[in-house]
Amino acid sequence: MIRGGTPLHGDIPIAGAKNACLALMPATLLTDAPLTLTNAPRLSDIRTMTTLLQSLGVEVSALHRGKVLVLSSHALDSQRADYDIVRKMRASILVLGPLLARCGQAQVSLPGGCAIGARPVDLHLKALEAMGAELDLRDGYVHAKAPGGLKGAVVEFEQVTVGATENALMAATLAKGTTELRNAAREPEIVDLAQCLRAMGARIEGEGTGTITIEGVDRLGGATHAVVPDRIELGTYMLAPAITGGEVTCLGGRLDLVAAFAEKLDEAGVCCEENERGIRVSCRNGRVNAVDVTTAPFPGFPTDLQAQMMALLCTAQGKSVLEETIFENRFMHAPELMRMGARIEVHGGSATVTGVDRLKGAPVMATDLRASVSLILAGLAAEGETVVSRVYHLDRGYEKVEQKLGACGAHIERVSGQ
Ligand SMILES: CC(=O)N[C@H]1[C@@H](OP(=O)(O)OP(=O)(O)OC[C@H]2O[C@@H](n3ccc(=O)[nH]c3=O)[C@H](O)[C@@H]2O)O[C@H](CO)[C@@H](O)[C@@H]1O
Ligand SMILES: C=C(OP(=O)(O)O)C(=O)O
Repeated sequence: MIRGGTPLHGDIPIAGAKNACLALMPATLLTDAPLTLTNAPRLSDIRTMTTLLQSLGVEVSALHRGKVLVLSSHALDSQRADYDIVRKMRASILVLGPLLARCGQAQVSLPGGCAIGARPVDLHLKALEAMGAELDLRDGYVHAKAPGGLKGAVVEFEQVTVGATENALMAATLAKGTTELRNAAREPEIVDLAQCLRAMGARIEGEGTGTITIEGVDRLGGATHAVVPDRIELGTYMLAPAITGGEVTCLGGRLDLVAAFAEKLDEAGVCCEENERGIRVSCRNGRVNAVDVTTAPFPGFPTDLQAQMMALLCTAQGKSVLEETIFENRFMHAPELMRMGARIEVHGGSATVTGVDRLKGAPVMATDLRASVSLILAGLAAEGETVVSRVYHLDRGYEKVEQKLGACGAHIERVSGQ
């Protein structure tokens, strides 16, 4: 429950990236030595990945109240990722490449579609097939085998895909020979994964560019790695003072992680400056300028910040057009924002937002993770009370959201777990 209208002032600490941590954790499957991840975020998705890895025989210890994870795969006793766990979180498919590379076989449930789009995993499978995997889709599972081990290959992705790049990158570290991933994703989470794998002994070059080259090694060892800051949590909290007015420093934030997004904030009239503590965002009271936004793979504007940006643009001066190019159904927050008085028209992958003076609080429903936080941002700006239901979506990707915003003066409280 949020009572809007208060400008925010203060500091918000930015956690480690959910999407980096969800790829780093399965990397434990590649080695029998311990992998220690520091700066891990405390989120329900991380608990789901923990449960999945434990079901395969991985020992997971959470230290420092969950901020440090020590993973050990010395006694893997299963190569089967069950539907019951995989259906809760699509990133579960990231165990496929590492299991196949280390054990020569794996059975992983297909994740199925989700609210924001169909999200097939065909490109994950094609990449592994190019590396010599034999795949069979049966009973809703991918049955994968590589009896003689995986072999290095040239993999050219038809489309930029973060998850398939991660799966192929992990698998290639233990393949025989050299793998070249072309049209690879360049997201900071890929760079973070490559850096961790390199610390484990992998031979990788080119992460952060469109071509990643991996020379397979016989075995990987353990490592300690700090998870990169969460650029999506960062962008979300940068929007909080933009939408309410005020000044907030996002501690640990870096502009290189959110450059395309920060450029749009600048165009809208929001000031973002990096200093030694993080990113300081300030916004005069009054309406921001309308801006047009098109989502794209990194270094473009992230799809995971589109819903939150839309919340800001609902009260901008003028008309903004948002084009969503990554997922086919990622405007479900629009009708909920309209319940709060926003003027939005959606046509396929394009949404036109005509700014209004003020949003009005209303009961609204979260349909997915980023939609949930966009409704919270809208609630902070709105007049009166907003109640966001189905906040379990929020807990997948944001830790202590009430405390972080509350510490800056927001009136927000959790009234039930649902
Ligand atoms: C856990 C995690 O890191 N999730 C992020 C990851 O998701 P995820 O890795 O699932 O997203 P992808 O980059 O793979 O998806 C991009 C596009 O490619 C399509 N596609 C993907 C794989 C495939 O085999 N076939 C196919 O057609 C998808 O449906 C989508 O339209 O990147 C997305 C794009 O930045 C983010 O929104 C998600 O937050
Ligand atoms: C879409 C997201 O996550 P996932 O890929 O796990 O669904 C997200 O983080 O916004």
